[in-house]
Amino acid sequence: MKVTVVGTGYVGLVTGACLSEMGNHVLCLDLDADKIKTLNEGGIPIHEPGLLEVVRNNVAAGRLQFTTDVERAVSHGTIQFIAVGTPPDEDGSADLKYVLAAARAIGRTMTDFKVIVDKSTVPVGTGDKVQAAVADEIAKRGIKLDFAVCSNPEFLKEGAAVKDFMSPDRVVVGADDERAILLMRALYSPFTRNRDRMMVMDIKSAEFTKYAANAMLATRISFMNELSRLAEVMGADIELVRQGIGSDPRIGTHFLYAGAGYGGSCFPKDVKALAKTSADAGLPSKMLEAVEAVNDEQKLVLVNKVVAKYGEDLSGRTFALWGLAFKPNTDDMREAPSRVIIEELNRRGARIQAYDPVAMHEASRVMPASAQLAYASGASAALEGADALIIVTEWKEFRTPDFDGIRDALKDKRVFDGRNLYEPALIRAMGLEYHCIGRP
Ligand SMILES: NC(=O)c1ccc[n+]([C@@H]2O[C@H](COP(=O)([O-])OP(=O)(O)OC[C@H]3O[C@@H](n4cnc5c(N)ncnc54)[C@H](O)[C@@H]3O)[C@@H](O)[C@H]2O)c1
Ligand SMILES: O=c1ccn([C@@H]2O[C@H](COP(=O)(O)OP(=O)(O)O[C@H]3O[C@H](CO)[C@@H](O)[C@H](O)[C@H]3O)[C@@H](O)[C@H]2O)c(=O)[nH]1
Repeated sequence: MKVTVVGTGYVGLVTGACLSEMGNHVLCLDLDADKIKTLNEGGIPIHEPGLLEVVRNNVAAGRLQFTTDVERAVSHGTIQFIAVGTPPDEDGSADLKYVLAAARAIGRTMTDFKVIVDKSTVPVGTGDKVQAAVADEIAKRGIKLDFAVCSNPEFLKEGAAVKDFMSPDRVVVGADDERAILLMRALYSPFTRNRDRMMVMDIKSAEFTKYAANAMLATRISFMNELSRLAEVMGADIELVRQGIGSDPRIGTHFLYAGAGYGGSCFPKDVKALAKTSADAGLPSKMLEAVEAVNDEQKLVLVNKVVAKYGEDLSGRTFALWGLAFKPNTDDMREAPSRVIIEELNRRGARIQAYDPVAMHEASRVMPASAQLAYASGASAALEGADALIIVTEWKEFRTPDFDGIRDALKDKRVFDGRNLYEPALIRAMGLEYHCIGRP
């Protein structure tokens, strides 16, 4: 099939690449000329495991192309995916300006039947707005054209995006147009061949499903983070509690890790947006407000542990910091806990020597190096001359480090671990003082 994807970010590029892998002819459109240039030169603008290979294979096969030319992109695909950003507006609601601009561009340019698929995360009712925006642009041209709008929220996780897209748990499609449903079934059947996992529902329910999923996952994390604080006070071990409750299939083992708070481009903004929708509907959500408040506090838990040891004034102190990205296997720094931690430690006078396996470039773009923030060339280099080590992101290369090297490099032989990477008894036996999350 011929498919157009509007937006070549984390979702758009993965969608385009994976659809072309199944034989579709995909043209990806972005307004960001630099991104398209990188893609046309054989690179990708983000770090996402396995994505470069899929992109290269399909570009070479002639099934995947990139453009900034709106007219060319709109005329290409019968199916037009909208996968542009929906950042939070000042009041927390999702800003739809990119989605509606993309819809208008399609309406202004299309000349034949299109299925317009919203893949961006959008509030309930956006399908109607997209429908109206496209119809308005067609009406302005004084012509009549047939089109269908549907919702197809995306559930991939950064760092595992290609795998998640190629083997989805489910494909949610919100649609009321039979032609759109048939085309979406054809498009997704190769991804769900062993078991049909496509769920067709009305557009509003599909839009709501996406927010409900992220809100539920964020709730689990905040709940565990809150329990971890209580565990610490009571002398219980949150890791054992996690295993104890996760083994109940009604609870399940996933997304129960206490840590330094959730970040990323999705949970923070989607929890906020759903809370705003609830408030606007006259049903303010106490749950979501608590989920967000607990997470804001959790991003400061490591700072509080440092302050408990060193006092409020951290001038003259240097901390090594491992892990900048909001999670491993990505270079995404959006809402990363490391940003809050570095800002708070700097504010108290501390100097940071940070290292991340892939997010250094992006981190130095959003937090330029300064007298108080240096980017180290490696994990060991970050330790040089530091008082203590702070671990924020659980990259694999931090899991089994040279404990002797850490101990010898750190002045205070102290580790603050926001991801519970090490067995407390083991790391203490190696001569390091160890502070982690919710463990004695
Ligand atoms: N990042 C994720 O893991 C993830 C997962 C599921 C859903 N989502 C949702 O998907 C949407 C996209 O997220 P993302 O992380 O891929 O965003 P992103 O910011 O990485 O990419 C968005 C891209 O759209 C482009 N763009 C904006 N307006 C355009 C227009 N009119 N025409 C062409 N290109 C345009 C931008 O230049 C940018 O490259 C959001 O609604 C997000 O909530 C994201
Ligand atoms: O047990 C856990 C699991 C995750 N996290 C944190 O939660 C955040 C989000 O992690 P993850 O969900 O793995 O990454 P995202 O790429 O943000 O993916 C989420 O957001 C996407 C965008 O909407 C959805 O598509 C995905 O289904 C949803 O998992 C990160 O900061 C993690 O460190 C924890 O603290 N504890």
